[in-house]
Amino acid sequence: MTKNSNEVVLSAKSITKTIGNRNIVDNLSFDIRRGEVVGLLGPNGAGKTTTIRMIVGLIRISKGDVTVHGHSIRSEFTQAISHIGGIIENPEFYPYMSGYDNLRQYQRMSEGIAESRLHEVVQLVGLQDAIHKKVRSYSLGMRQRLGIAQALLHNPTILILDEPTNGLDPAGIREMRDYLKQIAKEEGIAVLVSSHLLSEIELMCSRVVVIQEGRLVTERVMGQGQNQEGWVTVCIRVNQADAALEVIRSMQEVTVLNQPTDQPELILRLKDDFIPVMVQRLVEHKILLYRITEVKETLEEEFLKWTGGGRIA
Ligand SMILES: Nc1ncnc2c1ncn2[C@@H]1O[C@H](COP(=O)(O)OP(=O)(O)OP(=O)(O)O)[C@@H](O)[C@H]1O
Repeated sequence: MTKNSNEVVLSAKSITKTIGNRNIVDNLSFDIRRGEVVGLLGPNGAGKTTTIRMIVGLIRISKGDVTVHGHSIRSEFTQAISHIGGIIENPEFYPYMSGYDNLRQYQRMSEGIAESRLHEVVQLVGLQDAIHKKVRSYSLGMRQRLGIAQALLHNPTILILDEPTNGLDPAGIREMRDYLKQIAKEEGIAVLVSSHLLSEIELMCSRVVVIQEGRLVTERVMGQGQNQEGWVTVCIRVNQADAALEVIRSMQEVTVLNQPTDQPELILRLKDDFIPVMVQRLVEHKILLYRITEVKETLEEEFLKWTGGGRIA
């Protein structure tokens, strides 16, 4: 298993959370691959925290499943969770102890973490200059880094952070963006970050999964990939959206950007020279392709549309 392979490490498969008679998260599916920073974006109350709490097993999934390296969070919890490092609520630290002693304390209470790993995680989050100072002197950004260092101690392949930019100033957000990208690239870790502000995470993430009212509204590849020459976003209309989705999800060259609802249309991101191959595979699976059109909207425009012309936040 190489650190930079395109391997899917976490897969949310049609997850639903029902409370009372309301689906707070509704049939939500997405994958996370090694080395990518994925944003889970949606307005307040969209269901981001509920989704993350289901992924890490803090609340029960009503329907569907989450697999982590192929292990079900529902039926193989211990194996699945061993690959995840998460900060869901603010981590608590002993303020009168140094950052290092806090990590050491955590390491001693956990099984199987070598002391050398402490130095590695401190480097990874860039906290080496302050690690021997007392935590009570830390800024919010530094505490956040220490929390991430702690979450990385057991060598997870997936890091999950719920609204990590909350309360950080622009410089703090920039710093976080830099070290999360570095962790993803150098360690091959997959990172999932939730936020209600596109502006705070658009430069941090290679892909953004947008939810509203618990449902997936779009999935977007961000940054350079978005405007790169030879890449296109297309909308295809087919006779059976579910069957087409299954065929397309098996092709690593294509990213599905939406979840079809009543319209059998899929929005896809791929290299234009891969279009004939994709069409061929759909035909082989007896899926009829009625129309293929290029989509030129920006993510911002799409958000405005999805949020009814209002702001996402
Ligand atoms: N235990 C619960 N009982 C009833 N309703 C709940 C419960 N937990 C969450 N909700 C509701 O589900 C919806 C989604 O909540 P959630 O906290 O997941 O959203 P969010 O996208 O994380 O929002 P925010 O950005 O405000 O944190 C909200 O309307 C919330 O009020």
